[in-house]
Amino acid sequence: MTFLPAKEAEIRSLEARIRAECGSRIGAASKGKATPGQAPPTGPALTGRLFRELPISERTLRGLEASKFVKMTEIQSGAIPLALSGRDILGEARTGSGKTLAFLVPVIECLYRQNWSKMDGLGAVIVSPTRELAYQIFQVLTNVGQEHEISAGCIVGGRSLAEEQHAVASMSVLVATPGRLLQHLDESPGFDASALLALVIDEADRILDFGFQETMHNILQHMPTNRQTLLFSATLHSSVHRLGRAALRSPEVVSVHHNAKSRTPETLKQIFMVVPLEKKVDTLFSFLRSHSQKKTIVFVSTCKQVRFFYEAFRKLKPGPAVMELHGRQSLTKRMMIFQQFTERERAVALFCTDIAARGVDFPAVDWVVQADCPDTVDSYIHRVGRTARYESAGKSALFLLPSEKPFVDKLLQARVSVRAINAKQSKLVSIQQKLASVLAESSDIRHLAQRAFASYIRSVRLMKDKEIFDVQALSKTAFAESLGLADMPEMGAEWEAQGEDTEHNKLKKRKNQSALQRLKDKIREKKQAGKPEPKQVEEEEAEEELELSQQDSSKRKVGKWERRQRRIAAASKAAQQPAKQEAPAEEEFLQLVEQDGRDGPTESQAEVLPPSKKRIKLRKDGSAVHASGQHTFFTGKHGTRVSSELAQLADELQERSAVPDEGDRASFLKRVQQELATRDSSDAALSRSRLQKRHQTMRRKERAAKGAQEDDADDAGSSESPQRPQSPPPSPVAEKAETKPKKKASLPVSKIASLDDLQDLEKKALSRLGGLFA
Ligand SMILES: Nc1ncnc2c1ncn2[C@@H]1O[C@H](COP(=O)(O)OP(=O)(O)OP(=O)(O)O)[C@@H](O)[C@H]1O
Repeated sequence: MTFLPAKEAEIRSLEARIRAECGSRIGAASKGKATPGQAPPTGPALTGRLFRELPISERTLRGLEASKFVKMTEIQSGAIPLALSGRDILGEARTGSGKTLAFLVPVIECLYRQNWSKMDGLGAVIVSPTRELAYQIFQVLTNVGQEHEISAGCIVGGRSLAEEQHAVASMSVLVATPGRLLQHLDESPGFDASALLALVIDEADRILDFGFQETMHNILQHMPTNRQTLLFSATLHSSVHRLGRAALRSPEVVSVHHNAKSRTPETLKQIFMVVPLEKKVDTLFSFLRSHSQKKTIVFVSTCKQVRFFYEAFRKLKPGPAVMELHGRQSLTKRMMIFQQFTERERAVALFCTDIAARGVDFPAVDWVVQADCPDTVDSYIHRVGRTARYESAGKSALFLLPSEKPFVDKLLQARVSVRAINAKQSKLVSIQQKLASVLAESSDIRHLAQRAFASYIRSVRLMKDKEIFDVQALSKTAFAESLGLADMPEMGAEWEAQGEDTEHNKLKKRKNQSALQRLKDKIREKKQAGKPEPKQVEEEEAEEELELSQQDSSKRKVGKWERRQRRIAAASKAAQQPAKQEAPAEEEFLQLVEQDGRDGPTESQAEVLPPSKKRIKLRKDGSAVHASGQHTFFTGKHGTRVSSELAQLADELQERSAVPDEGDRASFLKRVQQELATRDSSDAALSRSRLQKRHQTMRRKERAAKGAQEDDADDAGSSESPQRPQSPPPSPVAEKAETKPKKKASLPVSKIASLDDLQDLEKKALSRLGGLFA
């Protein structure tokens, strides 16, 4: 009798269980096209509710338990057993329902059962629409897979391609954004996906919304056709189905909330307020002040609005603690804010664009406020999905302009129920005068206000749904004043679109365009030497630089406008604003409108705000919002809450830059070096790629042989003889050679020779924040 090492024995027993409990493998079982609601095959693993009941390895179980994942959510218990058996999955479930584990567990298990090592090349790819989400998936992967010997990395745009190129060649699992992944597939020597076992497309609807359709189709061209593909989405609209048709083979459709009464979680309380544009800033500030102890996310339409609200609100005292997150920030900054907001338990408002709308898992968010109407119902659903995640409660507030009220009908038609609420007039704080004085004192913030104004108007003009978004209905002058501006800013492009272009505007536009072009060229030069960046990133960076350079130059100008603003500021101070008022309590701010959601308050109601006797008890409606113990993100191995590695590094980097001490810096960088241990010398990469090729050829042969064997077995319909070793699991790939030695990653730590080395190292460490940890 042959002695099987424990791992081999475990793998064989898992394979047997999968075969017996989860149905047969892809191709043999579901030849017909799966349809929503189709009953999946039954078996013990398919009916269990606990992770422990699944045919998965002890290592994965320990990783799950260390992260406090014991009971499966619906999408997990629906999708994991089918995915374990090698089937393609088209998964649809509400936001916050646990889709991440629904694909990570099968991916980890698939690699484990194949005894995959970095010598086998790229085994699995997870595509995510945004950097934040990619980073977060990577974090969950490293937590749940902590006991496995899998090398995993996270590649997203905005970092040096060359540095990533060394590392990606040795990764077994990559979490990536679509553009960056394709760039590597096209340009990185030694990086190919020809041996890939599994492809995951997460947040497919968002990937398509971002215009990555073409990119995804190109990515698919690089992948072998016999891979397993898992596609997950919160909504399965027609373009997701189209992508599904291109990417999936006879998929099982797992749609757990397809027939649910509501498309949003039952634990989410949703309200809307009709707020005229000129009252929006006041209402938002009053709302945040009265909810200052809550953890809130505020969505607005554009980066420039985020910048303005963040800079202006943090000057207004007493006001809420604020943070900002938008696409114009550098990757490192975005990651840091992402971490900091995640770690804050309460009393903070994060202003952001839709960058944070999908997939991102911030723990214990109390309120999601949509200060600007989202472009579609799907966007609305994704935004509110940042609260009430998993089993926790949450609340959301949507501000609608009177002209945007038809959006409520669209929500109701899409099975999203919202209730009309008014802000209590007496609790509304007017901050217009205070803003005017802030703007008078800071030309930077004044410029931000002007840009926020222009970008908002532009965003409304660009919205597709003209039934909801009507740029002509916007009271522009009053809106400008509400931002603290004395005059309505000039808007070359906007007036041009409306036939109101002036010579002056045209000149200014040409000047700005050439400045933008100059900056783009400058950035392009900086990034030469074989480090092409996606065009979009270049342009964003150029625009950001332009914005900053314009802010700088604005500091020098103190003209008529500014003098006028200062006069207004002086007057406003004299007028004794209610700056020292106590913040009203949360429940005192909101009033239920005594109509059903469909009617909502009229414009005049919203402005006059009639006293309503029935005060909504929002505070009592929701149960505890703090989802303590439910988030893997900051849970240490023994269940203690710890700061993430990234956050610690980022904090230290910040501290170091504030107090530059070379000694400290050296030891810090050395530690970073050890923690992020690099193993990407070019010699090693070369030999690795040679080895990989050899492994891949071997695997191809084995796969062909195994396919023939399995087909024979299937044809004969025979069960395995108990004496013989059991045949490999139903899987799209072949079993590894039994004698294959286990390879461990070695982590050479090179010496730090000089300060130059340190700086180089620091650069590397920064570039690796958010990924590439082996
Ligand atoms: N089985 C589980 N037990 C406990 N908590 C879980 C479980 N599965 C997921 N969670 C938690 O639920 C939250 C939401 O999970 P996840 O981010 O995977 O949802 P999602 O469906 O991908 O959401 P979105 O569509 O917004 O991306 C996370 O905080 C996660 O840690």
